[in-house]
Amino acid sequence: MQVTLKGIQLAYDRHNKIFDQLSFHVQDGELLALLGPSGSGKSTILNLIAGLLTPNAGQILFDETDVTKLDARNRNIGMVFQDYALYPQLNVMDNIAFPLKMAHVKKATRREQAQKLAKLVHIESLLTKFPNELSGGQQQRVAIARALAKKPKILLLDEPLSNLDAGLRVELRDEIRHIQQVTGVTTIFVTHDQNDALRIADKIIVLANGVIQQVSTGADLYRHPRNLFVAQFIGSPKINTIPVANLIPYISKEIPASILTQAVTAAFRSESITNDPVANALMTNLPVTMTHQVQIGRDSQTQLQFENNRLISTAISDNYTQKIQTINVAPRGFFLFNDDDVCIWEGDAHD
Ligand SMILES: Nc1ncnc2c1ncn2[C@@H]1O[C@H](COP(=O)(O)OP(=O)(O)OP(=O)(O)O)[C@@H](O)[C@H]1O
Repeated sequence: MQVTLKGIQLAYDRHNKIFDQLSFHVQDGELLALLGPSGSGKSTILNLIAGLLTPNAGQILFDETDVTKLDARNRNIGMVFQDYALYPQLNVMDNIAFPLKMAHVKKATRREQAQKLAKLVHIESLLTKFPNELSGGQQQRVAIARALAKKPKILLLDEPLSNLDAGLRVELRDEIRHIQQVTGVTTIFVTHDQNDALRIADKIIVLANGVIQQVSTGADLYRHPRNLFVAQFIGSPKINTIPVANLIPYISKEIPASILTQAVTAAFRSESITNDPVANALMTNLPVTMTHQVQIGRDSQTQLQFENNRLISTAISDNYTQKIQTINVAPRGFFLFNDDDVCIWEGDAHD
């Protein structure tokens, strides 16, 4: 099922407008990630789609049907929250089958359905256990199976991995993608963690202060951020930023004067900084001092000081013994932003 939000306005009270003209579209069978910092409005969007909140203006459509005023119970949506919210007095089988019981489905059919779903989320051996006998990851699998029990047309996941440790998080994240592909259910996944979004989403909406910053694939957000917020929010380590004025003497590539006069902030990815010669370099011989180098798994991160700015490079070899004195910057992964923080030039196009 397709989901469309058109010109949504929402204020919790007169002084607290959360959205003004929020619009986006989710395709049938798509996994969309809503990615943004705390307070950006992600959960509020899920509540609007679920029918737990009604917008002050605008429309919500499921396919072509306007559901803006439709009761939450009639929207056929499955929801999974961060805190699992399982019924403690019911075992796994009964937790999964609960929505079917509420819908007066016969016991034998409920059990059969619950078993199928338990198998899908790999908890078929736990059907007689109670929630307090399960790990966090297992509880979240039960919650996902329960959300799928009524064959929802839309699945809403609100930070479903937040309470899990790193290993379980990765495992369940991939599992969610697998389940979503097997069932084909249109899914909206709320997260503040870019790794979750980049790893499993077909499309990502980056949100800040109730405003959509950019909608695209993870790769496109990384390579072509529309503004400084997206450039800084996507990518790890965080992109390096420096006032353009500090860099002007070192720019060796032709950037039109009309761009340079508007450019306020330069940003460049850690992998575009190296002490090796760079063919077609954007900047050469920036004087730096190397302050620190750490090995993080396969990668080494080198911290450099350029004037008053700290830079991180991941393209300097880890067995570097001498002090690095100058660095070069490749055009790929280099961006210029104007005083509205809009990207006005990117090195990729001039690589
Ligand atoms: N019931 C409410 N009454 C008033 N303001 C609210 C209410 N719920 C949320 N807000 C405000 O709406 C904004 C968006 O909140 P929301 O919970 O949607 O953000 P979020 O991106 O999901 O954040 P988090 O990741 O912390 O859950 C915040 O400024 C928040 O303070």
